[in-house]
Amino acid sequence: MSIIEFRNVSKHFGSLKVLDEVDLTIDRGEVVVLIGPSGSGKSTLLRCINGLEMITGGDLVVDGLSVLAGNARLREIRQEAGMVFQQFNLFPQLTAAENVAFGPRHVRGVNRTQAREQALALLDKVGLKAQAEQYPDSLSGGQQQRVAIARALAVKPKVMLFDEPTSALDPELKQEVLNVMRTLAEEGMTMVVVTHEMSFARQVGSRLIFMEHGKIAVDGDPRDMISAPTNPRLKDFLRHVH
Ligand SMILES: Nc1ncnc2c1ncn2[C@@H]1O[C@H](COP(=O)(O)OP(=O)(O)OP(=O)(O)O)[C@@H](O)[C@H]1O
Repeated sequence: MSIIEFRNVSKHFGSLKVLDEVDLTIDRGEVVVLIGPSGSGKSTLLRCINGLEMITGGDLVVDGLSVLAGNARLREIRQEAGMVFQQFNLFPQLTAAENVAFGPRHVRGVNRTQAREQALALLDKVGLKAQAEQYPDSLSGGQQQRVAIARALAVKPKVMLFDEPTSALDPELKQEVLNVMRTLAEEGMTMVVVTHEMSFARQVGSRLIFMEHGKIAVDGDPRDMISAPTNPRLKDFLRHVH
């Protein structure tokens, strides 16, 4: 059953067309990896899903709700889709546990004790139980990103969106974040991931999408697309990311 549907979606920034009549249906439990050259519209596509950017044409439906400007239920839609950014974006003045408890307390109205208990359980899940009382600046980048994943999970989203989650990390720290993402995928979370990590795409992705100039150029099985790309521009792109 589908959870995300782009129907003829366009997105303009002024006269610049960044998404060009995109049709895309994502089913529950899929792990969709988005790749493509810089400026092809990957981040924008992702950001439209939770209403961080508003589409300018067509229709976008997430879990039955239209993501349109002026929709009174936009807040609800934003909670359906948790987002993890390249630059972690944790609250620096809050501990790891407080960062994770923030959404449930202030968005979902969960009480303090319950929000804290849940936060500790999520930190445990991402391997950071011992760091619960630490502030972001005392954590490594990989640890901060795992806190950011726990924070996004805390509001119980139906979809997780990742925008180059490991691009800001040193190689040795990337893997710990990718492992957490792999576990989430194995648990059945629907995920849309912009990444250059081709081994993640091959091993964890259920679907790979290659974007070009705001359009979906290739959409298929990651293993086939990576091992035997037929589209010449995809082939060229893969040569550069490998
Ligand atoms: N808020 C904005 N205002 C104006 N132009 C924007 C805005 N956000 C993105 N763009 C432009 O839209 C195009 C697509 O950007 P987007 O970030 O979606 O691409 P991308 O494929 O994710 O690229 P990258 O791999 O470099 O992150 C780019 O030309 C970018 O400059």
